[in-house]
Amino acid sequence: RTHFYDEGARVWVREKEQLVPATVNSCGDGTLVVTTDYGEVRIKTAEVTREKVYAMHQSSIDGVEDMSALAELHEAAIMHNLYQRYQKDNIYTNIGSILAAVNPYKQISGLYDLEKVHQYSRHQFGELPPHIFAVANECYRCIWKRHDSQCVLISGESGAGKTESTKLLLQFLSEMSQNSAGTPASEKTTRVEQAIVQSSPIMEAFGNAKTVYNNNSSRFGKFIQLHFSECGNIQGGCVIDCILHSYGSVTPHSDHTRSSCTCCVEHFSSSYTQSSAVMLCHHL
Ligand SMILES: Nc1ncnc2c1ncn2[C@@H]1O[C@H](COP(=O)(O)OP(=O)(O)OP(=O)(O)O)[C@@H](O)[C@H]1O
Repeated sequence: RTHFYDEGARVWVREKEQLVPATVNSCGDGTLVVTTDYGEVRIKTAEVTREKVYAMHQSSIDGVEDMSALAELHEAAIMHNLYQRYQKDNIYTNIGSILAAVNPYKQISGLYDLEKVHQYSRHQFGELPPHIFAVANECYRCIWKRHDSQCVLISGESGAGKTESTKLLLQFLSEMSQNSAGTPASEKTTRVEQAIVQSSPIMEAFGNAKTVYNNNSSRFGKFIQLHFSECGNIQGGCVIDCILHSYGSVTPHSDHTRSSCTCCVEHFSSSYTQSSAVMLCHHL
């Protein structure tokens, strides 16, 4: 059966078993011409079946903050939504209560400043655009809402931004702790919070290495446990590293040593170290 589309309509085109987002250039005279987001293809009208070309749903055209609201749930729609948002510097997208983050590999102005911390601390999850601070805030509030410890699991491939996300979580929690009712005015910046936030570069100095994927790649997974008092301030914590690799020394002058070592580490680390967890423990 033949389908007709208006000029400018957004459609999905199936190419080699993959769906590709495209825009209709013209439709008529026996030919449908579409420009895919990656180039141009021509399709004869006779071949235009629902299998090969179909209209894009409005939710995919506009993009959505929460992917559970996408009407089209296939891999191409998910990737397209993430990509559209990423192009507008919206690197965070919700999938229900899960947060997907796309590494921007650049500083996005104002995204993590103190004002943002305060803004997200005053709103419930879902009220503001998706953000790592929204997850951190929900987690912090849930210690008391659910009367139980909370855990954030951060997972992704090498260079995805797990370490940076962990540091942002700690930054938010540290700020919340300092502003909690339980912190005396004389101790607004306690040594516990400082120690936790500042421990990251020290850990990285010992445990990180340059790899093909990431100039500052963690060679171990981290389990960070934070203990909160009833009043909401951090009273202590610990960082447990898992699977620290040691494959001999790497010298900056030996390219061969570096690449073989990197290969070896990547091979062994891929299945073990690609996650970190932050656990927020309900009072001591
Ligand atoms: N939210 C962000 N904003 C800006 N840059 C970021 C962000 N997240 C990550 N990056 C950049 O990407 C680099 C890699 O991120 P990160 O070290 O967190 O990855 P990773 O997932 O921990 O990788 P690995 O598993 O190899 O340790 C960082 O050094 C930083 O330059």
